[in-house]
Amino acid sequence: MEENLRIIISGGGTGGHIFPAVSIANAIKEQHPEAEILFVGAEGRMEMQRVPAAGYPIKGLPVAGFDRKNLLKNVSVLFKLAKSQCLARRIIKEFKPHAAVGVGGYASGPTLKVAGMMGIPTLIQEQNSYAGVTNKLLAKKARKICVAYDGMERFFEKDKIILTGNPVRQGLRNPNISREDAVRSFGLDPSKKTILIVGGSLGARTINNCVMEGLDKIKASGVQFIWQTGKIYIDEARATVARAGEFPMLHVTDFISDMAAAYSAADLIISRAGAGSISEFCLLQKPVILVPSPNVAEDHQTKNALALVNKNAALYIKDAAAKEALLDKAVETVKQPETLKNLSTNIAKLAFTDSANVIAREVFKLADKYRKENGR
Ligand SMILES: CC(=O)N[C@H]1[C@@H](OP(=O)(O)OP(=O)(O)OC[C@H]2O[C@@H](n3ccc(=O)[nH]c3=O)[C@H](O)[C@@H]2O)O[C@H](CO)[C@@H](O)[C@@H]1O
Repeated sequence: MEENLRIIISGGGTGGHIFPAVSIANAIKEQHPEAEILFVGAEGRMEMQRVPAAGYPIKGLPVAGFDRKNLLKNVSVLFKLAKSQCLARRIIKEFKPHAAVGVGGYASGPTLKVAGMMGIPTLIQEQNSYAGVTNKLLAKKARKICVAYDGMERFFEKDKIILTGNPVRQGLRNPNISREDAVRSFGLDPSKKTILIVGGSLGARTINNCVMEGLDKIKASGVQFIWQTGKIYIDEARATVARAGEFPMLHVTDFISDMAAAYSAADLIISRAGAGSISEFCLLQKPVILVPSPNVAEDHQTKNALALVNKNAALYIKDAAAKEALLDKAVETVKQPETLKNLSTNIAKLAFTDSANVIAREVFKLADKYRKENGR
């Protein structure tokens, strides 16, 4: 008798890797309810909470990233990597997956490497317009590489690439909340224009500084704001706002769990240019000002942003110029319905509507072939 489908999904570190992974898992479960899915993440990283919260089991590896500044530290990183590979091998031997999916981030390196060495078919998903180091290394053994941007054959073998877009969480796609209710759920006034400020899953120092230094402007703008600071900046943000007086037009939070409500509430978004966020803006047709992080590998957020800006699908302010320009530009733009409409129309053209399902089908094809070839 054929065994239940078993799939390993590995990766994480930030929401940008975790949420696509969960969407792929959900799509696999929708298509094959009997499937067993096991996540493999990095100990101490965000996935160790977020994945169980999404209803899936996860095992942690002691893996860490290479330190480009302090080379000595990398001795322990290498040790952890070797240990992670041993652990990954044990996990794979016990779970006996029919396929392994890597979404980038620390844990996917050892997990997919070992899976590949053990003959398990692997699929990787690259969210960005510039391939990450881990995915470039894993690409050689991967059978399929799902990407979100054109031109990825400069990193990967053309025959393996499938242009799927980035999976977006199922709940975000069909938000069942009206703009009015959404605005109210943040304690704000539905009759006012609302700007959502997000700094990716971890928050963004530059954007937060713009808000903290621009509190007078915010008060005078006639506009209201939902401001996600990121966990490590929340205390400073709250204290700064408290010192500056009453701010009924500002909702401050470290992390937004209900992004569907935040998107419904927003007339305009200020955001970093993480690939996952961008895919959501496209799908939900949201006008956005992108402020790419300068602190990411190969400046990939600028490349993500320019892919939209070149099609008049988003506005763009460099991190270094944000202090001077960001708040003024946002307040000016949110009061221009024509500009908002054009941005919304243009960004909608870049959306992939069925990404998670397409990827899930590819995973199934690989797993099914393996199952048949190996008689289980
Ligand atoms: C600093 C860093 O390394 N950033 C990378 C990380 O970004 P980061 O983790 O910020 O990821 P993305 O912008 O891709 O996605 C953020 C995700 O978090 C969600 N969200 C965000 C804020 C919040 O309060 N609540 C919430 O649920 C968003 O809806 C989205 O689904 O992975 C991305 C995808 O590989 C990369 O493009 C980014 O460059």
